[in-house]
Amino acid sequence: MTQPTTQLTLPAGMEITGAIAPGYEQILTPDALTLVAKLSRAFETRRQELLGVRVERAKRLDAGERPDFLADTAHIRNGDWKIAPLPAALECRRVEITGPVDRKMVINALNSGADSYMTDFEDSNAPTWSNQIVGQINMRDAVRKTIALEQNGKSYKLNDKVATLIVRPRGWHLDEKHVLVDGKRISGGIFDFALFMFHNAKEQLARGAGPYFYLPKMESHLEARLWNDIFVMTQTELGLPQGTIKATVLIETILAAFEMDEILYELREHSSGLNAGRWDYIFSCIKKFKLDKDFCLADRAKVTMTAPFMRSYALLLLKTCHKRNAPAIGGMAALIPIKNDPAKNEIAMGGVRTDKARDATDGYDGGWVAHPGLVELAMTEFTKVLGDKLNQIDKQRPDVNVTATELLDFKPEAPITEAGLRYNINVGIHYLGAWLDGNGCVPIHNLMEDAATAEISRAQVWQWIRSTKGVLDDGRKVTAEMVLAMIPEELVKVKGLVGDGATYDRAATIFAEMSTSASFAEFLTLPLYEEI
Ligand SMILES: CC(=O)SCCNC(=O)CCNC(=O)[C@H](O)C(C)(C)COP(=O)(O)OP(=O)(O)OC[C@H]1O[C@@H](n2cnc3c(N)ncnc32)[C@H](O)[C@@H]1OP(=O)(O)O
Ligand SMILES: O=CC(=O)O
Ligand SMILES: [Mg+2]
Repeated sequence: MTQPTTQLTLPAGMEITGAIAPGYEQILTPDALTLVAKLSRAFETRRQELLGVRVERAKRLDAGERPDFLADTAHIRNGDWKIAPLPAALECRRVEITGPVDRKMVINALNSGADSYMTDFEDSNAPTWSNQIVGQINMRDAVRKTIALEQNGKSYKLNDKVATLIVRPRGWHLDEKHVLVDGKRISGGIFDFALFMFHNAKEQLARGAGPYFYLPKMESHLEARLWNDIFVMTQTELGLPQGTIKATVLIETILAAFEMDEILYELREHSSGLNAGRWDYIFSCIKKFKLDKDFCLADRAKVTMTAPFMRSYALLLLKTCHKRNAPAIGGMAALIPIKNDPAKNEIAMGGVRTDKARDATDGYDGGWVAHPGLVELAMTEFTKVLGDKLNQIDKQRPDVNVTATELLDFKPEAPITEAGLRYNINVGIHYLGAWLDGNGCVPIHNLMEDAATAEISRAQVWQWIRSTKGVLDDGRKVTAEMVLAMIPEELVKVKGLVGDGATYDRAATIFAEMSTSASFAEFLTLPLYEEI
C-alpha cells in the first residue's frame, strides 16, 4: 500500500494510508478529519448492522420470500404529512446534469445551462484515493467559483450563472479503505459527505444555496434514518440550523420502492424529494431475485421505462412525492450525442426527447441528462409541460394505484439474443477495464456506461446462466461454457477500440469469475475496489 508522503495531523485513532499529494492537506485538515472520525465512531456500528440486515433479507429473498409494503408503517403511508418547505435553490430542477468529479467536467456541467448539477462520487466515479480527494478540491473551488483549468489549448472557468450543486456521496456498501478509525476502514459515504460539509456548507449558505445531496442505493427507510441522524449530528457539530441539509433519495432498489413514503418521512426535515434511479433499479431487481429459476429479463436494450414493472415504479414514485410536497426527479436516459453520424445522432436525440416528454407529461418535476449536449432538448420537453412554473408538485396523481404485484411484474422476459449476450460481455469487460484504470464513466457503443449500467450487464449474464428461461432466441441455453468461450472474443473487440491496456485483460478475468462463480458478488465495485 502507498505510504503517505506528507505528514498530516490526524485525530487520535485515525490512520491514513493514501499518499498525500500537494494540496491534499488543504482538504484533510485536522478539523475536517475530526468531523470524519466523530461521525464514523458514532455511526459505523449502525452502518454495519444495516448492511447485515441486507444480507439477512437477501437470504430470505433467495429462499423465495417476496417484498410487500410494510404492515407496521401503514400509519406513515396513510398519514397526512408533508416534507419541510424546499429552499429556493431547489424549487426548479427541470434539467439536472450529472457527471464525475473531474475538474473539466465540473466546470462544463456547472456552465451547461441545466438548473442543477449532481456531481458524482458514486456510479460515474471510480473511487481511487486521488479521484476522491481531487474531487473534494474541485468541489471546494467550484463552490467558491474559483475553479478554472487550462487544457488542450482551452481555458475553462465558470459563467456568472451556474447550476445548483448537488453532491452524491458513495453508498452504504462502500468503504474508504485509505482511512482507518480505531483500526477499521470507514464508510466511503460518510467520508465524502463529511469532507464536503466541513469545507463547503457555510460557504454555500453565504452564497444563497446550501449543502444539497443525492443519497444512493438505499434498501430501506432505516438506512434513510441513518443518513438523517448523520445530518442532525453534522449540523450540530458545524453550528448550522437543523434542516439546512437537503437530500434527494434515489429510489434505485426494488426494496426501497416498497418504502418510498417511509424514506421521505424519515428525512422529512431534510428531504428534497426522490429520483427514479432506473439503472440500479433494474440491477437490483435481477440481484434480489437471482435464485428464482423463473425470473428472467430480456436483452438489456429491451428493459426500458415502458416495461410494466418500470412503469409502475416510476408512477408510484411520482404519486408518492407529490402527495408529500416533494419533487419527483426522473432518471437518466443513457443516450448521449453521437459525433460524426447525424442520422444516428438524431435517433439518439429522439430517444432522449421521448424519455423526457414521458416524464414531464406524467408529472415529474425534472430529469437527468448525462451530457451538456442534452440540456437544451431536455429543457424544451419540460418547458412544454411546465411553462413558467418552477415545478409541478401541485400535480397530484390519485389515478395511480400501484400494487406489490405490479412492482414485481418483471417483463419482458424475451428475447434474449446472442447479440444481447455478447453486448453484456463486451460492455462488462470494457467498463471494468476503464474502472480499474480510474475512469468510472465511459461512452461505449454510443451509450453512457457507469457502475449501474455495467451491473445490469454482468448480473444478466450470471442470471441467464442459471434461469430456466435463460435461453437464446435460437433455442440454445445460455451456459457458463458459452460465456467463457465468448469472453476472449469480446476482449479482442474491446482491445480493438481501447488499445492493449493490461487492465482489460484483468477485467476479462474478473468478468469470467463474476459471471460464472457459484455465488453472486453483491456489487461489482466491491472486488474491484480491492484492486485500485
Ligand atoms: C446510472 C447513473 O448513475 S447516471 C449518473 C452517472 N452517470 C453520469 O453522470 C454520466 C456522465 N457523463 C459522462 O461522464 C460523459 O458524458 C461520457 C463519459 C458518457 C461521455 O463523455 P465524452 O466522451 O467526454 O463526451 P464528449 O466527447 O461528447 O464530450 C464533449 C464535451 O462535453 C463534456 N462533457 C460530457 N459529458 C459531460 C458531463 N456529464 N458533465 C460535464 N461535461 C461533460 C466533455 O468533458 C467535453 O468537454 P470539452 O469539449 O470541453 O472537452
Ligand atoms: O443512479 C442512477 C441509476 O439509474 O442507477
Ligand atoms: Mg445508481
